[in-house]
Amino acid sequence: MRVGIVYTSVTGNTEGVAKLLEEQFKRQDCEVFVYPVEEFSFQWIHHYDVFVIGTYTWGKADIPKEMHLLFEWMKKHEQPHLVTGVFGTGDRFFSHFCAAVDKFRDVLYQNTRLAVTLKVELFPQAQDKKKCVTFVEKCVGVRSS
Ligand SMILES: Cc1cc2nc3c(=O)[nH]c(=O)nc-3n(C[C@H](O)[C@H](O)[C@H](O)COP(=O)(O)O)c2cc1C
Repeated sequence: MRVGIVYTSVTGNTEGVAKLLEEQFKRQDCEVFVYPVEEFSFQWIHHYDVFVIGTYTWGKADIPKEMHLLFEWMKKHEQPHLVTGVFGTGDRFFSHFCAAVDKFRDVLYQNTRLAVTLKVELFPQAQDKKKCVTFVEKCVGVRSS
């Protein structure tokens, strides 16, 4: 199974989750390709069996600007057979925790086969590792069903 993970991260929290997910997908014998969003080309999306997006939340519950093009692309293109997942990090200090994850979730739910979402507070801790295991199991399970 080929998995693409595309993420953005300024201070390393979201990247930390991306690395945990990469590790778990590899344990499930998946071939994993991980890209910061700036290094990713949308044409590659159809290369993957599972496509995963990772984002922090910015401003007033916003998607970071470097993710806008990907967001618009996912909004415009219906891919009912593409299994997707979305994860993100945020801070509960803000009124809408991980709002960017919710925004991607709504689009992926509408246009793809959304398998799972995950929200992590700041840098992933031990309990988040377990959630990453579940995230990967759900992606692989939906793709195999
Ligand atoms: C100006 C600013 C606005 C933020 N707004 C939110 C927000 O609305 N909701 C939230 O959950 N986190 C918010 N955060 C917290 C970041 O999303 C959080 O620190 C995240 O883990 C950063 O990810 P990164 O380390 O991958 O860059 C905000 C942080 C800053 C500095």
